[in-house]
Amino acid sequence: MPSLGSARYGKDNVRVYKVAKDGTTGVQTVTEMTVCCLLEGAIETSYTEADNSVVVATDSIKNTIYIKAKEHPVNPPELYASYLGQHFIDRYAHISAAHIKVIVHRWTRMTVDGAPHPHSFYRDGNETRNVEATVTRDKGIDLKSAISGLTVLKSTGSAFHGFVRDEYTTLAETWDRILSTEVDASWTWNTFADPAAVLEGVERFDAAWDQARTITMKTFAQDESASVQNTMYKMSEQILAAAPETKSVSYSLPNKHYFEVDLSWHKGLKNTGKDAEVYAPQSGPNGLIKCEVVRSLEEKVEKLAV
Ligand SMILES: O=c1[nH]c(=O)c2[nH]c(=O)[nH]c2[nH]1
Repeated sequence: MPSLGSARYGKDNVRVYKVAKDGTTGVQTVTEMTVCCLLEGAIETSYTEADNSVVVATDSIKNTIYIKAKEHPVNPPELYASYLGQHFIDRYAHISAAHIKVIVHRWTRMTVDGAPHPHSFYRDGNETRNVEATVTRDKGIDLKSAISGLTVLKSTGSAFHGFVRDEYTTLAETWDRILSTEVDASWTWNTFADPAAVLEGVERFDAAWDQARTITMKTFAQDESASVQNTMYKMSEQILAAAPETKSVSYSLPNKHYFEVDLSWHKGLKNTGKDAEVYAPQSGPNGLIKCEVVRSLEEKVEKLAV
């Protein structure tokens, strides 16, 4: 006999914009986010018996996303996500967990005539700052913070050799290649008891995001990369050291390949090896390299047990 294995529901793709206006200086600051909020709890009968009495309508969830954005700061997103998730646990006795995802889109202040403009912004890239909060009645607040969609490229300073060579291998070893990826980096925090614990020392979240971004770019630029695997491990180690309240750091990096183009058929043009200048960027297939680096052996054991 079938039974409901798991269930969650809510509203996704709720787009929210909030402006902060400084009445004395006239400077305005804007935040734009896309929010997803899914609820879990004693909602089984809504699926199995058409019992809507346990359903907080997804339309009400959408309304709540706006109301909590009005009532609370939306920065940092970790704090807003915590307040939003905690609301559903506090307000509805039958809801046991709220899963919040906040994607923050970039609006960077314009510089006009050499000065920061008080109310004009531009989108400087598709990179987003993401937060996932799982707010649970018994366990508190688990937060994961992330950088997503940060596209980077280095034109040298990357090698890849010594890999398995067998009857399936065609790739040549290289000591100098282009390395490009779209960074997806995330870090998980030690569990917080409640939103008050998230609020206490709230600077930790912006600081960690800043450090993770700086470490990612500095290491990408400066590392004489032996492989994507090794470079991402070096990044992860440094983020764990810089943000002591984090438990683990993960990277997911597509290897965006740039292929040499042999042009020797045209008047003997030299465009390979040390003479390579014109390349063909590939849209796919691409390598995809992932890792999670944990702070302690205990955590690794816990993960293996799950
Ligand atoms: O950094 C790399 N790691 C790999 O695992 C791999 N595989 C491959 O074909 N190219 C690369 N590059």
